Amino acid sequence: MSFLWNWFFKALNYIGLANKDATILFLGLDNAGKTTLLHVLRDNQAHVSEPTRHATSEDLVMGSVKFTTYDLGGHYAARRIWKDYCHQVDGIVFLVDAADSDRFEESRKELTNLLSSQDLKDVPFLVLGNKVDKKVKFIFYEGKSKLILTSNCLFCLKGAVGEKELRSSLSLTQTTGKTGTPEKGSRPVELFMCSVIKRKGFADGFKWLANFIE
Ligand SMILES: Nc1nc2c(ncn2[C@@H]2O[C@H](COP(=O)(O)OP(=O)(O)OP(=O)(O)O)[C@@H](O)[C@H]2O)c(=O)[nH]1
Ligand SMILES: [Mg+2]
Repeated sequence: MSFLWNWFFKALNYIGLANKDATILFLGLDNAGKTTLLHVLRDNQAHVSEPTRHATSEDLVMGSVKFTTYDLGGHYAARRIWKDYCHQVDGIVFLVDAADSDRFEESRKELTNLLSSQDLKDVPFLVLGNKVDKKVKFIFYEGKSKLILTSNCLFCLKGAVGEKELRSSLSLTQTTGKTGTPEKGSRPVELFMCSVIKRKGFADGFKWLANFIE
């Protein structure tokens, strides 16, 4: 147990949230990687987990550190309760599966709704374009049982899009900037690309978010 606390404390320091008292919501469509991210932050393990059916809260306190997270399911029915959790939160982490372009429009709509919510009008939004480790894969077939790489593409497994494309698909063209401070009166919003499974990219996002949490 103490190992977990130590790891978590180090992780909090690393992501810049140590000595802060923060309530953070993890939102995004189903399959975006919210629960995986929480597990990686909590115990550095990317457990395989079932889709989240009920809201789960991890309330972790150590010394002066209080870090409360709510992992809300992302499937369609679960999204209806997101608004019940939007009072008095300090930050939103909104995950998007950057390799699932068929669902960018659905993500954009949900994100736009949240950004226009009155309860969240001053709340910073960290948008994470997750799964950048997924590369485009072409699978080809020749003969009866041979799968080879030729120019006759049979399947094309989609890979993650780049930051520019994701920004435009999510209508996130006017954001705060990764180092800058937001203009007075405007709420901080920024997109960071990451791979939760490969532990890449999200720490920079959390450090950015921590700048806007008292
Ligand atoms: N390739 C890749 N897969 C990932 C990554 N992060 C999460 N996944 C996978 O994405 C799938 C969904 O992850 P979850 O964390 O359960 O997604 P969720 O957002 O909690 O989904 P709901 O609970 O249904 O809302 C799992 O199979 C994860 O292993 C990543 O960085 N790269
Ligand atoms: Mg989940």
